[in-house]
Amino acid sequence: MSQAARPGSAVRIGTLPVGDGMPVVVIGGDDARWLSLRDHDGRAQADEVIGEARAGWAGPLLVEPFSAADLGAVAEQADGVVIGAAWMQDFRLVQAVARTGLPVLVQRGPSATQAEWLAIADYCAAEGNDQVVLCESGSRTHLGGATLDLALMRDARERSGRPVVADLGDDPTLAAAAVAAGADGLLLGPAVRPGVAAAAHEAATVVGALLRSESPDGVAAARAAIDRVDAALATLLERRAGLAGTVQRLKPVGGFRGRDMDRERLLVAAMARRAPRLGEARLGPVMNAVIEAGLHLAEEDREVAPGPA
Ligand SMILES: C=C(O[C@@H]1C=C(C(=O)O)C=C[C@H]1O)C(=O)O
Repeated sequence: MSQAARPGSAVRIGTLPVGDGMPVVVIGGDDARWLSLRDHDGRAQADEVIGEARAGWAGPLLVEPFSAADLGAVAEQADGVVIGAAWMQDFRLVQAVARTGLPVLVQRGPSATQAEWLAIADYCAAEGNDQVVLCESGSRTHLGGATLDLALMRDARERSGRPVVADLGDDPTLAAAAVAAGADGLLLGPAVRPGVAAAAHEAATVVGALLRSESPDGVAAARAAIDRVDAALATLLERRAGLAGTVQRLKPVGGFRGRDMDRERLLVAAMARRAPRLGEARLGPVMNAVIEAGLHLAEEDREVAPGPA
């Protein structure tokens, strides 16, 4: 039986809340960093490697140990532990990790079932550590590499009540899909190019703003949520202006001279059905400004590059 985490509780990795409707986090990007001691084949001194990472990053830091021997250094300097896909079935290590009391991120092994994956989380809970984040890391398939299973991730989130993150590795292509499927966070490789982290962050911001309603609990959090909505709005406004410009070029009479007030009233009415609290009376002036900005831009573009008369 899967023991659900207390509903309404986010897991805190250092200062970073994950889950429970909090903003989507990017681990391996701006929000948190992680490193794997497995990359050193057990030859590196855990305290030195973690210390080096700490020297360059004061924010939330997760570490994947090479063995239980590393956990002292991890507990001293890190904010969370990664149980890597390859370690999932090492129950002694899982037990020792849980006993550090640090939040644990459990990657799903490439052939592990959902039940096996959730059992690791319950195993941690049985050791008194309920701070577990589930990480979907993909299955081995005919494609060779690991293929993310976003349906499995979504289902695991629902069944367990625990936060889930999608492991994108070095490829941000599925970031938007993962956020749309309900991911509370995205995990990137420990040392991705800045462009990868930026793309994941962008998807988390824009798709998150479109699909997730937030309930911030203070001015700073509410302003951060507004900033995300504005990022999505700006993206859409820029796209809208481009489309409106296309119509100006295609209509027999474009620009301000060809303005169609009936069409404008209809689109405001349609928007008011999606935004009933704002309603037509408040949306009207907003959309008038948006439409006029688009028409000004189209006229400016025409002056720069006049089309056929
Ligand atoms: C884009 C058009 O041209 C103008 C701009 C509009 C807009 O930005 O939505 C709507 C009606 C027109 O006044 C159009 O006719 O559809």
